[in-house]
Amino acid sequence: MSSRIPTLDIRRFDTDRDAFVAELGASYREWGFAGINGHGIPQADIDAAYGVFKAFFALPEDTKKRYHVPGGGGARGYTPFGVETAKGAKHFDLKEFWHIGREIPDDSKYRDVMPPNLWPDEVPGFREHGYGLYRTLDRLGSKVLSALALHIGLPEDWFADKTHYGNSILRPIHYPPITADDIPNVRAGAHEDINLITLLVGASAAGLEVRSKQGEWVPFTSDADTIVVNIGDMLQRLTNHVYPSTTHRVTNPPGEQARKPRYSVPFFLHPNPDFLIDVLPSTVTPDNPSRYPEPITAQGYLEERLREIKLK
Ligand SMILES: O=C(O)CCC(=O)C(=O)O
Ligand SMILES: [Fe+2]
Repeated sequence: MSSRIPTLDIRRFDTDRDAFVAELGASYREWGFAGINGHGIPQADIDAAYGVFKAFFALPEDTKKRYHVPGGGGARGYTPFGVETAKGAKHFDLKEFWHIGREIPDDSKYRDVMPPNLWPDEVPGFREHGYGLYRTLDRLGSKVLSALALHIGLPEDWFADKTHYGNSILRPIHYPPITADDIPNVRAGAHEDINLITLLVGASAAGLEVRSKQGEWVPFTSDADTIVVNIGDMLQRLTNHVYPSTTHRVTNPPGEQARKPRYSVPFFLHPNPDFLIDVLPSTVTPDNPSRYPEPITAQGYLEERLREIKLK
């Protein structure tokens, strides 16, 4: 496999399915990452969402902090600079972010673990554009999951009823300009994502690096029309590591470049909170015996992991 992470046109899922599924599957087995283009999301929609996110982060710190929910694990609203710390890292990440969750009815059985969204009054259009992007990426993610299911011998719609109330999160991130020299912190320390898959809008701004199987850091700066989609720990566990959740980080740019902010918007696609993550029998072989004899619910797994990254 070359040292370049593949980018594939998702329209081929409809026109050239077998080859597309094979190529996408190969990219994930090797990298845990792929670029997806041909997704049909209008650039104007992405720009509009970025516009409201940037407007929010530009507000005074005191105003932003009104949307921080103490003890809420960062699940909704604003998480200030200096809180999230990659698992096992000494220094906090250089970022602030906002979390948008799924809109569900108050009488839903998931309400206790999927609280209502907060919306900033100061930014007109935040809800419309923010939740619009949430829904768009949820749909695109379902398509990627269909291809991933087919590649390991599951029906195309296997994930549908396991993710239709998924506790998924859209996370607009602001990495402010770095003004101090010689700081030990990085924009985002080396980590793996917790969820099933992540769809990342904005990896066209340099900084994202992916650790190859050989242990090298490979920059993945995508084209503007490309959404980076990677495997998270829940899918790695479900598939007994057939789909690896690959370590990645966001580095501090060199020299003057560090004085520029960076924005990105990952969508963390989660299963329904009560989905039981139990290793798929088709992914267990003599060479790859089950690594997780005990199943765990998605919610149980999430809570364990949030404590590790200091959000809980
Ligand atoms: O900002 C990026 O490009 C990546 C962010 C990321 O990996 C994360 O928030 O999990
Ligand atoms: Fe990540």
